[in-house]
Amino acid sequence: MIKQIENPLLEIHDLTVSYDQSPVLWNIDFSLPEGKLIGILGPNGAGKSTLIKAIMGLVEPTGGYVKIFNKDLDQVRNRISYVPQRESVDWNFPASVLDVVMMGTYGRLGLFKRPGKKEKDLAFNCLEKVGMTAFAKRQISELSGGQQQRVFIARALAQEADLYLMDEPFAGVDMATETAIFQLLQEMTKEGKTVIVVHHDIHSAMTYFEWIIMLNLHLVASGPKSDVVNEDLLRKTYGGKLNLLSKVTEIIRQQEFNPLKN
Ligand SMILES: Nc1ncnc2c1ncn2[C@@H]1O[C@H](COP(=O)(O)OP(=O)(O)OP(=O)(O)O)[C@@H](O)[C@H]1O
Repeated sequence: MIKQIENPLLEIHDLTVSYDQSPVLWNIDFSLPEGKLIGILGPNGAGKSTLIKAIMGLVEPTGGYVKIFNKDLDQVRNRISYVPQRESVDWNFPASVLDVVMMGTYGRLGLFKRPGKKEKDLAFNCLEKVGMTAFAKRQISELSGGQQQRVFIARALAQEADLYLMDEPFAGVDMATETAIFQLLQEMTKEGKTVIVVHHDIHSAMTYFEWIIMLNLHLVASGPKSDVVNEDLLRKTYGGKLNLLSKVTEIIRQQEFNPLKN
């Protein structure tokens, strides 16, 4: 099930990405609407991070193209914010928490302008949103994994982008913080921002995402949650991982009776 969109925010056409000449994403074709909280789901090695990297221009496709806001990436890079996977970041880089979040504001400052009070206030505001104000002066190397992740989310927020791409932003983040940040992301989408999140926990995925992309090297589905979350498509995405499927079936059943569902 692949729902195409008129005037999409993001359009991916026939995208193939290979590492060492072996394709890991095959002929991916989908478009996404603006202002939604969108989840990318799939098993380990499904190509989720590769898809995000291809959108960000960090890996070169062997075929196909990506258009964002109907433009090439280079024309809209300053409207996009990217939170990479935790492991790909050098957390020993000597910088305070506040410095890291301030870096998020640099893109809008221009080449020769130094960050001032406005940028500092914005950085503190973003730290507050992720509950990390008290750690502003700490070195990032001295934080726990979950705290570092929260700082990185604050840095992304400080970019004040229109499109956010987050690769497993909740890895190592506790449940209460995950809930608070998901609610924050929901609020951002109400302001017209689009947030795309690679996510592993199927339960919170069902709760928070409005739109779901299911990936397993090929695109299995892309559409509103209510259209794509069914046992058949989940089986195609995750294969015969029956424990997971029975858990998901249970979640779907609960959602059918959940008056709060989207
Ligand atoms: N730089 C690389 N060089 C070679 N192969 C790679 C590289 N990066 C990823 N791969 C391979 O590409 C495939 C897709 O990897 P990717 O990281 O995109 O998957 P993923 O869905 O994000 O996985 P996970 O859920 O485990 O993070 C995997 O088989 C992986 O081993």
